[in-house]
Amino acid sequence: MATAVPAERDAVAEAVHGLPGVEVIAAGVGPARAAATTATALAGAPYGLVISTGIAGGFAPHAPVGSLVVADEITAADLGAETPDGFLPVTELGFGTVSHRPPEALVREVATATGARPGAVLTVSTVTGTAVRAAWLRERHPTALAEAMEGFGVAEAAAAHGVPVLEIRAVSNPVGPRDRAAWRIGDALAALTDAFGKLAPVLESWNPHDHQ
Ligand SMILES: O=C(O)c1cccc(C(=O)CC[C@H]2O[C@@H](n3cnc4c(=O)[nH]cnc43)[C@H](O)[C@@H]2O)c1
Repeated sequence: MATAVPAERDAVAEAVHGLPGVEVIAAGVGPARAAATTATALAGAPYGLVISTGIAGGFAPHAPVGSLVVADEITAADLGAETPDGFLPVTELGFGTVSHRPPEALVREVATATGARPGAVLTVSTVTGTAVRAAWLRERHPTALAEAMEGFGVAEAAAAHGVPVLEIRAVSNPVGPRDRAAWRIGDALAALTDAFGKLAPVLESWNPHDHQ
């Protein structure tokens, strides 16, 4: 499992400590650092699943503060080009990819075990700070529940190593006008610990070969 910062890593590790074959790393903030750290970890050991996790901004009213989301789609929302006619994703410029899809059955199992809402989780390099930007993102991605800064990077690293990926987020703040003092980080970290406690049986029974 790859979080951004040590506080998130510790919240997850508290719940999964001692599970065989499970490692939790603080892979760094932002998609590039998270991708590099995850790729390095995957090069050193034969993992069957990678989970990008941590806190996130939630799109109101779909993902309120304190709620959990599980990505059915991990999408790089700002990877592209701004043009006079609007934003173009890199795929429309003829390059790469902007989205990864976690295994459907596993997304359902996580949602059932934890109560997490399934939906798109956006990866951004700049935290949204205005209502206009939040509305623009939801318009472009109508199923988006949350935004964070690492999922797509972790998913790219996992894909490069042929390993399935999940993204599970606890909502610490609404996506929108910046109000850092209002972020409920403690509550979100507690929700993460609770969720991963409930996930232990799902992770123990996960066999990537059943889902090819
Ligand atoms: O200050 C702390 O104690 C603390 C503890 C845990 C995490 C943090 C972070 O600042 C984590 C940064 C991380 O959080 C994600 N995030 C959270 N809200 C948003 C958002 O509205 N938009 C985008 N990303 C968000 C993101 O993945 C960051 O890497 C601090």
